[in-house]
Amino acid sequence: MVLRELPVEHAARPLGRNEVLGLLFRLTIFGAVTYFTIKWMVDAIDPTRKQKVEAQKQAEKLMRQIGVKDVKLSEYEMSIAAHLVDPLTMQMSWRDIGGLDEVIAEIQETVIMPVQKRHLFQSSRLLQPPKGVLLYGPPGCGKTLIAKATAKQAGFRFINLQPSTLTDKWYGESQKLAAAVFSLAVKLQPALIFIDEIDSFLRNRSSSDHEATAMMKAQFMSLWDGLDTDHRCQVIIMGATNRPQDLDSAILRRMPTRFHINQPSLHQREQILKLILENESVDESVELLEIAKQTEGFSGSDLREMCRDGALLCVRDFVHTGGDGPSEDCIRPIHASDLQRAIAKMKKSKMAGGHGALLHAALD
Ligand SMILES: Nc1ncnc2c1ncn2[C@@H]1O[C@H](COP(=O)(O)OP(=O)(O)OP(=O)(O)O)[C@@H](O)[C@H]1O
Repeated sequence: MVLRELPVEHAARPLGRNEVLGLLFRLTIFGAVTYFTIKWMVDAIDPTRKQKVEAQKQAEKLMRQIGVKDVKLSEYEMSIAAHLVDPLTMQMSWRDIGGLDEVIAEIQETVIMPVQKRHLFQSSRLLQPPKGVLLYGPPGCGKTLIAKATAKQAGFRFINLQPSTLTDKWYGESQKLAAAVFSLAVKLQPALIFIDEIDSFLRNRSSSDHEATAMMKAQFMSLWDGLDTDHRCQVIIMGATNRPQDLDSAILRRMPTRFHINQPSLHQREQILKLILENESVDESVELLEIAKQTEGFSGSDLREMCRDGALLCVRDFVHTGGDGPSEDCIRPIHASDLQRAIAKMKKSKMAGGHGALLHAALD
């Protein structure tokens, strides 16, 4: 009807050049506005958006710190890169680990030497550094310390992968993230991927596994095998667990180099105590061997917590006796009786927490 009212010459007239350009311009603007509106809406309803932005910022900062330039990372690699630790800022060395000299010597021979003296090992495929290393033993005995010190010593970048990074994500995302772990490590090599509590997501496969979990595990293993085929690739996966018996056997096969980090013995406890109290002011009444004898069943982390408690007693005394000067000199040294009280407290809390569960040394 509208057309009928238009003069015929108007309807049939071809559009002028300017009109076509104008139309194209308007269509482009309309298209762009629609595209960005839809993108904005999709972003706004994505519940992980905030996390992604944070991860990106964190990753960019870390990449700058470790001097990685001109490496383009995908969105998924970015979120893994947020868990990166720079070996230069990681002030960790073998000196910070007490009582594990034997394990350290073995790691130096089997993991670090082939990395540092590549030229000696290059001709032999047998002598390549292991792609998978397993640290197993009860909690709090130094597995994370060992992993960090290994990376530091070997000059490897340290990717600290919490299993929850992969498992908390939406269905489908975890597979992309698993792939990103490996592609990121390859881009940043030499790199050590540390997976604490590796049993929590690579445990024995069971029929009750969610389909997505099962797929992620299978994918993880094939990516891992990919590292093995390229023998120039300098990526090591180091897993830690206190339940080695729960690990998938296919995973265990991929970690042929294993180290047992056990509960410290009497002598080891004495060494750990020496290290922990090295820079503290300690009274002559403190005999480390005696304290070590009284702390049977304590892990390295228990010993540290116990010493902290003992040191706190000194500060508490200082505050209660009216000390208000800023000088630390007024705080009395840690006395044997402080540590005794701290030991009693720790023993009580260990009993209450049901600690001391025996680790089945399945891999010994
Ligand atoms: N052998 C050790 N020498 C010195 N400090 C130790 C030792 N073992 C544990 N610690 C102390 O305990 C803390 C926890 O240790 P770490 O995180 O390495 O234990 P872990 O075996 O990785 O435990 P988890 O399985 O709970 O992660 C360390 O930060 C350190 O302060």
